[in-house]
Amino acid sequence: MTEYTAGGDPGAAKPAYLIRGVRVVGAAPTDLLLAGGVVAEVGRDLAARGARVVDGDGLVALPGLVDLHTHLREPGREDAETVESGSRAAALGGYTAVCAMANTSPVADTAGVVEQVWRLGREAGLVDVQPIGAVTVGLAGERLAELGAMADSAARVRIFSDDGHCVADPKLMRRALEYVKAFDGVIAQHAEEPRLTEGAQMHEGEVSTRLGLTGWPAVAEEAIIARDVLLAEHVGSRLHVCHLSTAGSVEVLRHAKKRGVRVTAEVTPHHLLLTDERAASYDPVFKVNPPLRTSADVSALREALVEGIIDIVATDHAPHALEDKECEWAYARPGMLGLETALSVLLDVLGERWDLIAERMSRTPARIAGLVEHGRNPAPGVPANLTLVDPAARRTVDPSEQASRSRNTPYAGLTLPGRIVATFLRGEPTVLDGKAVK
Ligand SMILES: NC(=O)N[C@@H](CC(=O)O)C(=O)O
Ligand SMILES: [Zn+2]
Ligand SMILES: [Zn+2]
Repeated sequence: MTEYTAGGDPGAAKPAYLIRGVRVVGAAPTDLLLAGGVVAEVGRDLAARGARVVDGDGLVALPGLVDLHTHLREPGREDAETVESGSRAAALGGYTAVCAMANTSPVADTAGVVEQVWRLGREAGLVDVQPIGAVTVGLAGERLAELGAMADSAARVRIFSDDGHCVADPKLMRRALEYVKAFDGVIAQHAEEPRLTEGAQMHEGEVSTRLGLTGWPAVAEEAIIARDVLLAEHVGSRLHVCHLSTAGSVEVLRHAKKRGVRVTAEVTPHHLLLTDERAASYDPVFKVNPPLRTSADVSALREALVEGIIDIVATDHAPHALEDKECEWAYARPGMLGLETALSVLLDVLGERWDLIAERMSRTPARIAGLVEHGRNPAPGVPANLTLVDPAARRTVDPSEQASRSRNTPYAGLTLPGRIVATFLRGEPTVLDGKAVK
């Protein structure tokens, strides 16, 4: 029997955790011993004196989820979310790493700001916070930001995005793609041709006509994706498409992948579940960018996710303060919460296809972001970043119970499958018994 003790002096060995009888994706129930930050042992009937025991009966162990698209709002809008509150929401949602978008105030367009966000993430210690850097100064779309300085900073930025805005100028987009090649970086594009979405309030289609709201046509997204995959092919760089939302975008992507373009794409949980019919309530909680689309788009997105044309699920967790959301539709900010409900929505959409879920929500996003400690199935020596899910549990979403500082979840009152029971970051629990540890 191996002995794992908590150790006498403070700062000495952290307690080990023995997870008993848990289902690891693709395998029979087993025990997992987490010690020294890694999965120390995997096997039946492990005995470890001194370890704290977690009952894994009926639970599934997934590699800790990785979100490539999170808005944490710090610095600047700490009333809507902070790095700490967003990290807690992430841990409760089963995440062990999130990539923080650059549309903060000030914008994360310098080494100083990305290092600040990175440091705040370390201090919170609930998930690994990997800052994303802005592509252009102030997200203004005019001059390239200091991409190299952000890459060389302590935050080691590899993903750059003007998310919230599209890098609409094709020459700037080309230069950004060329620039990040030197350090295998990737440009994550918010695909929205701004001239085609002026004044847009929701998806352009039957429902927008009926409601009399200005439409955001699918082609505004598809045209930018088509342009960008051609640019990425031309310069041989990596492109990532944020929150892909239309059936036509799937077809553009399919074509690009067939040609061998280095492109990856994400879809959000809300675009996999909700449609533009929700706008008929005029409840701004359903206002989001890109907008909720038709049921035909939803079906195409689901199929593309299963097939692998869409590589990953990313939340686009976009917390907004009450005054920015509880107002008239036209004045409300676009965006919805996602971190605490993503896995449940995916279980609802895909069923218990655990290997697919692990691939789309952990392994592939970790690979795209270059987060080598994440997205790995529990095996001896692997960093112990994992989450335990109870697939039999069902829960009704209550906005007031979200750990996020904001309340703008589009799933209020909806009963969804699955519950995150525990999350471990480098062998230490951030969530136990469904509750945040700190
Ligand atoms: N998705 C949204 O509707 N809003 C995002 C920006 C973005 O992702 O484009 C936000 O920052 O609020
Ligand atoms: Zn966006
Ligand atoms: Zn976003």
